[in-house]
Amino acid sequence: MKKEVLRIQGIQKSFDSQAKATQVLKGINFNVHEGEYVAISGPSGCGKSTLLNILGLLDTPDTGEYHIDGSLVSGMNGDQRAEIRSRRIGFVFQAFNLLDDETVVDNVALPLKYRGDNKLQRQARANECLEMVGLADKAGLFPNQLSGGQQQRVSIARALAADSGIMLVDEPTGNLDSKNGDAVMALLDKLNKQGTTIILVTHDPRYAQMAHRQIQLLDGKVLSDVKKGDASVENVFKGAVEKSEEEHA
Ligand SMILES: Nc1ncnc2c1ncn2[C@@H]1O[C@H](COP(=O)(O)OP(=O)(O)OP(=O)(O)O)[C@@H](O)[C@H]1O
Repeated sequence: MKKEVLRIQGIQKSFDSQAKATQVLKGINFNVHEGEYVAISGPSGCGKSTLLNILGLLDTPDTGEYHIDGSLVSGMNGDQRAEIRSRRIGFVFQAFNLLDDETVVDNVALPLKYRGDNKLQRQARANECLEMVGLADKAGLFPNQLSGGQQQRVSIARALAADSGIMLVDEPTGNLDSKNGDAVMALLDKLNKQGTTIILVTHDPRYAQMAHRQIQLLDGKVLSDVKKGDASVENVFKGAVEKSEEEHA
């Protein structure tokens, strides 16, 4: 059995809006092992990005425990969380989040600044990552000189740079046409086969099915958590999703 990299237990999160607290996550539990490829899906507003932000230590839960590599991170202060985030987690966002006035190679090298690597080491590693995503020849260009699909591949190279092993990916194809979307998903698949643990938030059922495990959220809870090939369980959950959709119609 591969080692457990993430574990969340009883995660709850509320936001205040218009003087009223809305509970977005209502007690989420699951764990993820090294090398897994997990897709999180569910209707708009069900809390997918909120959950991903908590998993990526960009946000904190109100209650519940979160362990990374067996260490309880939910009780850590901001500096400790930032240290673990920079060492252990790479992010890919729908809107790429590249710096327009930095070259492609400098964008990819950015996460390495926080590790204390010197400039030469940073550039060498960034070029290596650009090679991995098939964009070695674009290193000296600026992001706005690339297509959307290429920009997303640069952001994947950036997420690979620190060799953190865990990649959190939030709607990576949302701003792309289907051809570029497919290319980005093929790249994620390849990286997972090479050992990267991936947690992907997606609306697209076709892309969710590329993962080996699908977690469905509904109303701030895990509705189903199904591994590929587990047909009997899939059918049970398919029934539950349909029933729940009928109830919400
Ligand atoms: N910082 C915030 N302050 C107030 N409310 C927030 C905040 N972040 C998220 N929310 C609310 O929490 C709910 C869940 O948002 P979240 O972005 O996690 O959903 P989602 O499932 O990712 O949605 P989508 O699929 O549309 O991206 C929404 O109702 C949203 O308005």
